[in-house]
Amino acid sequence: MLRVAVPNKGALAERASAMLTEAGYRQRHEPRDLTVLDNNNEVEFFFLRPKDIAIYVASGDLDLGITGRDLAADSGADDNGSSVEELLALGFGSSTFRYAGPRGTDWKVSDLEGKRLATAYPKLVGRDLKARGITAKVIRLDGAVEISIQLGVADLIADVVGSGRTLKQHDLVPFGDPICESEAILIHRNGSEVTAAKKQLTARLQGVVFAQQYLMLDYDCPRSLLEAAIALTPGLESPTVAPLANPDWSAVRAMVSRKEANKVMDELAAIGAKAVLASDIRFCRL
Ligand SMILES: Nc1ncnc2c1ncn2[C@@H]1O[C@H](COP(=O)(O)OP(=O)(O)OP(=O)(O)O)[C@@H](O)[C@H]1O
Ligand SMILES: O=P(O)(O)OC[C@H]1O[C@H](OP(=O)(O)OP(=O)(O)O)[C@H](O)[C@@H]1O
Ligand SMILES: [Mg+2]
Repeated sequence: MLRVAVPNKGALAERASAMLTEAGYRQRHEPRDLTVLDNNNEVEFFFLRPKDIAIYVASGDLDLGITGRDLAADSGADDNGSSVEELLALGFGSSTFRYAGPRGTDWKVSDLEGKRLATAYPKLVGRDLKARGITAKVIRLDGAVEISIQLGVADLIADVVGSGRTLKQHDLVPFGDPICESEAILIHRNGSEVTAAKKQLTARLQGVVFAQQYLMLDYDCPRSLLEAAIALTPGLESPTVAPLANPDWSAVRAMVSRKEANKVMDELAAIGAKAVLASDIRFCRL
C-alpha cells in the first residue's frame, strides 16, 4: 500500500485533492478526516499540516507527499539542504519567497547584515543568509509575519508572496532576487527508490498537469495549406490529419499549449483554416 501525504488545509489543500480526484483517486468527503483508504488503487492518503508533510516523507514513514517547493526546502538539516526530492512540479500554488522591508528605503540584500529578520521558514532563510555570508538574527514566527515589523519584533522579514497584497497592506516592499520560486510539488525521500507504485501515481498526476497545460485543437484546412498549418500546430509527436468528404480539404487535430492557444488560432484563421475548435483535455498519458 502506497502512503501519500496531502495538505489538510491552507493554500494548497483544495487543488491538491482536486488533482488527485482527477487522477482517479478517492479523496475525503469530510474536511476533518485525516486519512482516506483507496483500496482500488492500493493507496492510503494522510491529510497533514502543510509544514509537516516533508518531515513525514523525509523520515520514510510516508512514501510520497504534496507540498510547496518552499516548504520542502525549509525541511531537513539546517546546513545539508533538503532531505526530500522533487519528483514532479504540479503547476499550481505558485508563489515567490522574498525578503521585504518597510516602504521608503531602497533595501539591498546586504542591508540584512546585523538585522532582526522574522520568518516562518528559518532553515530556508538560514541557508540563504549563510550562502551570502550575511549574519542576521532570525526570529522564527509561525505566520502573519508581515505584521512583525510594526509590532517591533523584527526589522525585516522573509515570507511567501502570492499576489503581493499582504505586503502592500503592511507598507512593505520586496527586495533582492527571490529566495525560492515555489509551486506545489510531489516529493519523496531523497535518494529513495522510485518504486512502480510511486511511478504510477506520478504518471497519473503528470497526466492531469499536462491536461491542464494543453488544449486539443481541431480544424479544417485546405490541402494546399496543410504544410503551413502543420508548422503552426506540430502537436507532441505529429498532428492527426484525416481526409474530409471534400477531397480538397483535410481535418487536423493537435495538442497546443493553453498559453499559446489563442495566438495559434488567430494564425490558423489568418492562413485560411476553418472551424477552428479548442476543447479541454481532462487527463491523459503521454
Ligand atoms: N497567497 C499564496 N499564494 C500562493 N501560494 C501560497 C500562498 N500562501 C501560501 N502559499 C503556499 O502554500 C504553502 C504553505 O501553505 P499555507 O500557508 O497554507 O500553510 P501554513 O502556513 O503552513 O499553514 P497555515 O497558514 O494554515 O498555518 C507554501 O508552499 C506557500 O508557498
Ligand atoms: O501575496 P499574498 O497573495 O497577499 O499572499 C501572501 C500571504 O499568504 C500567506 O499567508 P497565509 O494566509 O498562509 O497566512 P499565514 O501568514 O498565517 O501563514 C503568506 O504567508 C503571506 O502572508
Ligand atoms: Mg501560511
